[in-house]
This record gives sequence, C-alpha cells and structure tokens, in this order.
Amino acid sequence: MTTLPVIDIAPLRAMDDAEMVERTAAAIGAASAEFGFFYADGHGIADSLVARLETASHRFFALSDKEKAEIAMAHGGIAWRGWFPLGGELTSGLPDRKEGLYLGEDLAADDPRVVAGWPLHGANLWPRAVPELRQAVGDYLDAAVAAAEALMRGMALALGLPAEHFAAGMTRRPTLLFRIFHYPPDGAPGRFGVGEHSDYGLLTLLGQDGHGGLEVRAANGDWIAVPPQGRMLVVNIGDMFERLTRGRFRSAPHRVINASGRDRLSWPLFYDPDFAAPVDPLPIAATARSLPRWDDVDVHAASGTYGDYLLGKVGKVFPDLAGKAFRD
Ligand SMILES: O=C(O)CCC(=O)C(=O)O
Ligand SMILES: [Fe+2]
Repeated sequence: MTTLPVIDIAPLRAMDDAEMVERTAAAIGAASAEFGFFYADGHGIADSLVARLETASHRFFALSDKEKAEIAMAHGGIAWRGWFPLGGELTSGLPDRKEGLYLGEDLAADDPRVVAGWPLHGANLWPRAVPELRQAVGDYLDAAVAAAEALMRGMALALGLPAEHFAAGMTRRPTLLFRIFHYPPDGAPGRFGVGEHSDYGLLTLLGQDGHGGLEVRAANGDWIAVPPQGRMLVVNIGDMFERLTRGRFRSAPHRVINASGRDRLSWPLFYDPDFAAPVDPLPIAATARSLPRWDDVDVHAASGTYGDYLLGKVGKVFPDLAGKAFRD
C-alpha cells in the first residue's frame, strides 16, 4: 500500500544548515512532483495550540444551528466569512456532507484591499458563545503561516530559485484563507464529506484530528489514504503551483469520506498568491500528465491574476452566495 512521504521541515524554518536545507528542499520537490501531497513534521505549531483550537472548534460546532446562524456566511458579505450549514457547499457539483466556518486573514475596514472592495478580503465573524475561538485561531494562523513560509522557501529552492523568490513576489502579501470543517459521523456509501477536487492556490496546510477519511488520487488513478500521523500537517500543492511549474508539481485530486463513526474535524490553511498577482509559468520545461484533469479545466491555459481564477471557482462552489455577493 502506498503511503505519502514524511518530511521534517524544521531545517527550512531555521535556515542555518545549508546541507540540511538542500536535502529538505529536494525531498519537497520530489514529493510535490510525484504525489502533490506529503506529511510535514517539524512544522513548529505547538501541540498545546492545536489542542486549544480543537477544543474551541468542537464547542462551536456543538452550538445549535440557530446560534451558529448568527454568523452565517450571508452576514460576511463579499469577505466570504462565517458559518455554512451541512450540505451548504457543493465542491463537485453535489452538496458536501460537512459544515464549516470560513475564516481568513482578519483585515480591518481601513485595509486598502477592503477599501478597494476586493472579494474574499475583510473581517472574520466570531461566535459570541465561544469567545476563546478568536485567540486560538489567531495564534494558530501565526504559527501555520510561518510554516507555510518555510515550505515556500523549500519549494523555491527545489525549483532552482532563490529561497525568498516567492516571498519577494507573489506571496509578499499572500491571500490567506482558513477553514474549520466538521464532518458528522455518517459513513453511508456515496456520501462524500468533500467531493473530489483539487485546491485552487499554491499550498494547503491541513491539520486533521485523529479520525481520518482524507484520500488523494495518485498519478496512476489509485486512491491513497492519508490517515492522521500524530500532529503532522498534510501539505498539498494547489492549481497555481501546477500552473507555475508547467505541470512539474501535481495539484492532486483529493476527497474526504468520514467512515470513522465519529465527528471529524479538520483545519485547512490556504496559502495563496496575492489576489492581484499574475500567475505566469516559470521558464522551465513542461511536464506531460497522462491522466485527464478531474474537472476538465486546463490550469495551464488560464491567464490573468490569481483573483480572476479564484473567483471563477468560488462562484461554482457556493452558487447561492455568488449571486448575492457579486450582485453589483
Ligand atoms: O478536510 C479535509 O481533510 C480536506 C479538506 C479539503 O480538501 C479542502 O478544504 O480543500
Ligand atoms: Fe482540498
């Protein structure tokens, strides 16, 4: 049975041992090309912090739908923040068997991106009944973004670029979206927690609890289980990295089936390019892929900014909200 590689990314956080940095970057490059997925150990997010986030997340989802609806996504406007109920998201055209809280970088009303009316940028909505969630999310994001920056150094080095190539360009001001998902215990066949999809941006750093259910499609079409391994993060490549690298890094389709009989929680952080950044392919040779893409979209043919790409995707996943949010 295939299992994904485990990579200790601590050398990319410290950046003080050139040989270890190089070895780690090479491992990241190989895993990104073969699977588009790997486990990251040594990510620097303290266990106690993850435990705080987990407890507060459970408390939130245990609230009644009426209480959760106080921060329903409809209240988040174009910032696209807040709670959506079970079945409220259509990842592959069908309702997912999950509920979730959409969060992101918490931007003040005077942030230039908010003033300019950029979709997906703005203030988070916080539940009154679980006040500790705000601090737990804030602390977690600080640590997870630092881990993402370390990973991006590895990605750059693996592509023969200077370590700070992305930090100086398309992720100088990244688009940061964060979600907390709850997959209720229902293993009925054909009921996907998340339908097959690939992620839109550069990198996803996924925290998951102990229950499992995530699967990734290998290049030969087989599904590989991605069970939890302690508190390691699952890192995966998104569409923009596949486009940037002309197919060398795989934006691999994945899905969730929660057959654990328990409530499963997960915490994906999407670390993506600046909304206004053009995502132009790097001057490297194109890699041919044998499998057709899961959604028939050609990420390599797309052009424009990351924002253009993201908005096209998001409107399909939340058809009701898209009409409201982009009405004018
Ligand atoms: O919850 C998970 O394990 C995966 C979630 C996911 O794939 C996503 O949000 O893009
Ligand atoms: Fe995903």
